[in-house]
Amino acid sequence: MLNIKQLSISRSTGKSFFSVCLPKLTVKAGDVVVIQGDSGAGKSTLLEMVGMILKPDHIDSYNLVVDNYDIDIATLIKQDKIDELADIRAQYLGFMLQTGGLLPFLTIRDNILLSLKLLQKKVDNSRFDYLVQKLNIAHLLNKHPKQLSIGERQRASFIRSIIHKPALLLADEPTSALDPYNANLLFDLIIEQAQQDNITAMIVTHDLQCIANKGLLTLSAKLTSPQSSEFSPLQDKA
Ligand SMILES: Nc1ncnc2c1ncn2[C@@H]1O[C@H](COP(=O)(O)OP(=O)(O)OP(=O)(O)O)[C@@H](O)[C@H]1O
Repeated sequence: MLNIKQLSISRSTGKSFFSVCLPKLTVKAGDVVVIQGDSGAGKSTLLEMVGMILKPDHIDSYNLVVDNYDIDIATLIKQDKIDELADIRAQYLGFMLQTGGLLPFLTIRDNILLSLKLLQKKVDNSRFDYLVQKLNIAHLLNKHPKQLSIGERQRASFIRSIIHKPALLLADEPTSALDPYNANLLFDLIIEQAQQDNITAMIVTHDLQCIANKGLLTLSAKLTSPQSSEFSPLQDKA
């Protein structure tokens, strides 16, 4: 379960600035939230703040509840507890960046398994095999990222982001380089894995066709002025 109240930041580039505000968000474990909004409205900024890689200017509360264990992330952010935040990120978060973010010197297999290795957790081989077969990258496991297409890297990057069963998955346009068939497959897998492993997922996407009729929750960024945006309350989707 994810609970956030009054999370905001003002980003500046030279003389201009842009403010992004999330007044309130509650998402249950296992639910998938789709983040939508115009280009530049603050979707990636929100993911970076929730992902604890961008420090907000203001935060009232941010709690992540994992197996009845309530983690008060807002207090850690306010107190600049960098090491504790890094541990929480490594253990409980899965981050799928727009650029893929695979390490060039590791094979695809080692990239996918890196988080488990760092956390000293055992590999669940049947889950690993299931995920790589489902996204059709089994034949690419011994290759390096630069030998793969962008779409293939995107699929590998997704598996890497969920292999350690995070409590919170943050994905920035995970299907941007995929054809409609593979985009649909990936979204269905996100929903399936979220439900199966109680992962709260927040996914930025412009792929409206892909998410139609999947019954996902929507969080929309609305421009409130040329220099600011605010996220509306979470909406149910039929
Ligand atoms: N590193 C940065 N420094 C300063 N301002 C930034 C930075 N990154 C983004 N911004 C500004 O913050 C605002 C929100 O950007 P953000 O990337 O979060 O939007 P977005 O909704 O994800 O856009 P897109 O759909 O185009 O990826 C924009 O006005 C952008 O110019």
